[in-house]
Amino acid sequence: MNLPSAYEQEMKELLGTELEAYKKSLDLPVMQGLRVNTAKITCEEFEAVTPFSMEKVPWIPNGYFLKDEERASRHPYYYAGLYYIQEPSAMTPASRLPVEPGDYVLDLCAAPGGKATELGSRLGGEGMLFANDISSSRAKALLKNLEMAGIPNICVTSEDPEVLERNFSGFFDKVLIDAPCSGEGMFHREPRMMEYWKERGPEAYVPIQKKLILQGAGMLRGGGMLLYSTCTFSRKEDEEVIEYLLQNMPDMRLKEILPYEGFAEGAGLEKCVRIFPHRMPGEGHFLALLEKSQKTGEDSSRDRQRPGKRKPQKMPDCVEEFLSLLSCPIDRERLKLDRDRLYLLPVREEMPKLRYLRTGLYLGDVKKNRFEPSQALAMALKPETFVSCIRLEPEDVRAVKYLKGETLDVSDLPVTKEKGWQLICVNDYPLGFGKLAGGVLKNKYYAGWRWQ
Ligand SMILES: C[S@@+](CC[C@H](N)C(=O)[O-])C[C@H]1O[C@@H](n2cnc3c(N)ncnc32)[C@H](O)[C@@H]1O
Repeated sequence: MNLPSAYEQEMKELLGTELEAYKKSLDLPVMQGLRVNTAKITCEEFEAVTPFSMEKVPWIPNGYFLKDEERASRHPYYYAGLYYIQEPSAMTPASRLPVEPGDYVLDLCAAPGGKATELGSRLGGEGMLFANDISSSRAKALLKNLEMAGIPNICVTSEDPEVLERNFSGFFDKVLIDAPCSGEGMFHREPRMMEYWKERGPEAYVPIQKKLILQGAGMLRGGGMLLYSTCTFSRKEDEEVIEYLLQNMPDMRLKEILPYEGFAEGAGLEKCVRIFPHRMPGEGHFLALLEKSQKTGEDSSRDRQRPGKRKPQKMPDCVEEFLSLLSCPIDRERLKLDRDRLYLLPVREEMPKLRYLRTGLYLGDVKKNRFEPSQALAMALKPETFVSCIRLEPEDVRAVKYLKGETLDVSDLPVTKEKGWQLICVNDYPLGFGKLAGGVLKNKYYAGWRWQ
């Protein structure tokens, strides 16, 4: 691989005698990966049903090397949100931010959601994942990925972090900043990145990164943790950004990252982690984990601005009727009917006015006194939480036909209710809704997600 000479010089300074090993690693095949969505299936369960050739990624509890990425992205299990296709190194940042159920988590540069989907799964439906990306087109892909993963307690925005900081100072328990960067760690996987690098190298990103890290830290509560990551090697974009934060916010300090034998130390800054492709099987990455100290007397639970409490709304009869088909508990104080769209908000309080793509779980629409459940709701359910399900085997051609939007004859399959709404599943994993009458299933799979 022909590297830009200025870049090669930079790497020589960083790697010294290891430069040749690094250059050789660029000729090796690119690693592909799959990360199991543990909110839907355990790793053991997935290993028992997977039709793909996989091998464990040793530093990621739910990560696997994958031989055939193409096949994995065209399987009903993919549409059921059982996994996310992701390069193994890119799994590392979310795996090293200790998110717990109930946390309020901010992913500041989240699109298309490779890390946000993992952070959201680890919340287990409690707390909130606030996922933002400044690019509205990329934020749309982020929303799709979060909804496909079945994560209910989300807010998705496309905002300048400056606006978020004004609204959420000291608010979040955990913050991830997977910063835009010059992408040097991606040259192996995407050699065209080298052309962009020649036009916009590390210097172009440093001011953005420095701004983002201060903004992210500003939105962290005392005692909260922030993880900063890039997919680049430049010290300017990595350790120097962390040093800048430490100089400007003395209440932030570096924390040890859960180790792995292949990780390299930060360049001249302890506790940071670098991933080099000649040291372990993954593309280049940088990670730093930081904690904000708690002021004396500060409430350890949360130093949050609490937006005003909402009044519970009365729901139309068609909504009540549909909700009676669900056997999972629904916090009625979090239900919000916004004109004809029904949401289950992640919190009871009113959220500040922002450019949202989503506030909470979009449950469905009230249309002419009828309720039409959404695709997002189907993805967030489990078969046992809905009144009637149709289970298809992954090999049943009807699974793909359903995903293509076709009407299906399902008269041979057992159902609890012969008529009305059905949750269509591949094995035990929901794909979407359908409406049954006389053994024929009217397809309600969301047209925008159809199998092409
Ligand atoms: C490295 S990518 C994020 C990848 C993502 N975390 C994932 O795992 O799928 C960086 C993202 O930052 C976004 N971005 C760039 N400048 C930003 C800013 N000032 N505020 C928020 N997001 C920004 C870009 O649109 C891009 O989607």
